[in-house]
Amino acid sequence: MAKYVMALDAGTTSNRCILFNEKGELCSVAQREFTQYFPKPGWVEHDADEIWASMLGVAVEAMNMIGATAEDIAAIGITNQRETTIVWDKETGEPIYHAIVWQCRRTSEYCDSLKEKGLIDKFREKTGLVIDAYFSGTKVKWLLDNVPGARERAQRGELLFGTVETWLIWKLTKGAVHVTDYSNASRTMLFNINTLEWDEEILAELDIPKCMLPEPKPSSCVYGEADISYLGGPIPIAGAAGDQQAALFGQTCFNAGEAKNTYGTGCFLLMNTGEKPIFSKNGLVTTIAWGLDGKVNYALEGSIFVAGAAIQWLRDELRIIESAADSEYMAKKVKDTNGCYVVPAFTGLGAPHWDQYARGTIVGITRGVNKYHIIRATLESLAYQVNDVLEAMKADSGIDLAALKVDGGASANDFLMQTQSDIINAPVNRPQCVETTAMGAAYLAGLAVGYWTSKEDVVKNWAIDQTFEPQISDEEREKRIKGWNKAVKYAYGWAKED
Ligand SMILES: Nc1ncnc2c1ncn2[C@@H]1O[C@H](COP(=O)(O)OP(=O)(O)O)[C@@H](O)[C@H]1O
Ligand SMILES: O=P(O)(O)OC[C@H](O)CO
Repeated sequence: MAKYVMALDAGTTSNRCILFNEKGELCSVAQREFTQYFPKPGWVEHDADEIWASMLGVAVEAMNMIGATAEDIAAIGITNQRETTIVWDKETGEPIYHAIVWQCRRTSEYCDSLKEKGLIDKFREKTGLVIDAYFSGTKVKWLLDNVPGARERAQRGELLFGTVETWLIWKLTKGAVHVTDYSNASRTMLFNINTLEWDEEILAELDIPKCMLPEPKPSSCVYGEADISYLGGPIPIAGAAGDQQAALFGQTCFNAGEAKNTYGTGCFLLMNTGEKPIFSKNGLVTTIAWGLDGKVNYALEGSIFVAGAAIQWLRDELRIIESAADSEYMAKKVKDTNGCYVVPAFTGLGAPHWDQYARGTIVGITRGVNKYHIIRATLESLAYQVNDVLEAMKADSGIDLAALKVDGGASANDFLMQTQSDIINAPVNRPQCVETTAMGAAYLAGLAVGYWTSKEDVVKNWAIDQTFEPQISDEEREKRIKGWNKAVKYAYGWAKED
């Protein structure tokens, strides 16, 4: 029997390959960061060829690290930064432009025009989403409108669109398979989450030819095989899911009412709502969690655009920390933020505010505020943003979470986890394996090929590392949240033309 399942985790800032064994243990990990392009304020791009090359590189590296061969690998599961949009030539495989990243704001004004046409409710009912530059649909339109000749080529059937999992599957199969999974399709703003089909009316509104779209499929099924020239054998590609949905699966939130929060580049709180979509009245989006065993599970999601990225900003732009992990002991050098709040709305504000024109701001600066206060306030901003989303989730679902399951790179930060528990006034549970995104992708792939036999088979692999309990008074919590609410207002609308 094969020893491992391979998870390919295509994140916003790095690609990772992890080989998991049957117990859900990490047997090999390889990771590479890739280039971030910021061609204009608010614009973010990646090089799709670099994403592919670095992913193939980490896959080979992870296998070599433990001497694994293709025969040792039962299946490949792919999970990815969602919404990021790639359009390429069907014959040559050449991308026609850089990948437009989920964080990119270039289509904000076009989104405004859709809202002004009175289409907000229509988009919500069909796609579960709010109209925002975050999602892929308007990015595809931008490419067709702005790359010379692109629309004509797309209409002639010469171009293909995909989010990152689609691109990687297409590359791995040498152009034989052009598919997406329901969870990723539900982030495009082109997919009808009720009928599980591309929505003709929306495609007509955005003037996007259907022939360039991938075939939507369940999240756990064999899509094709990796070409033998890449990993030495025809390994089945058997699972795919957006990274946040994969993390929900990896955290074994299989039942309605179960939720997790992932602290990566952004922060994403998802609650499984079962087999029926719940449409939000409080600024959350409705999304497909996964398609599995002939059924579809839905989730409510609060998407926060900047979380760990704010820590990277402290490191790379302000240069007041040397590594992300340093933020923890530096924040603890001071007892509070000295009245200072950082609102990291660098690419607008997502849930529950949805302000495309908000921008980052620091308020409450006095003569005594030093870099430690700024670092602390930046870490605390992650906890406040999550609290905003959790409040909306409570209002929409009527469920007050008994505890919050967490994961993602920044969940390693104990100061942040303690602050999170203090601010939401509930326990925060961190699992032993915080690579739940990759784990979810591995489970989805492993279930499709019988490496694991059922969801119950994997639940026993989940174990707690640490629980953080609230430690502040109600009075202090209320005072701090009040200050945050005031600070957020200053970030609103900043980039809007006067
Ligand atoms: N100890 C830490 N404290 C705070 N932030 C951290 C820590 N370790 C990593 N991060 C942040 O977490 C992010 C990386 O997490 P990861 O889950 O790998 O993200 P992604 O999948 O979005 O690339 C980075 O933005 C980094 O700044
Ligand atoms: O790269 P991550 O892990 O921050 O995830 C990005 C999200 O998928 C964007 O929707």
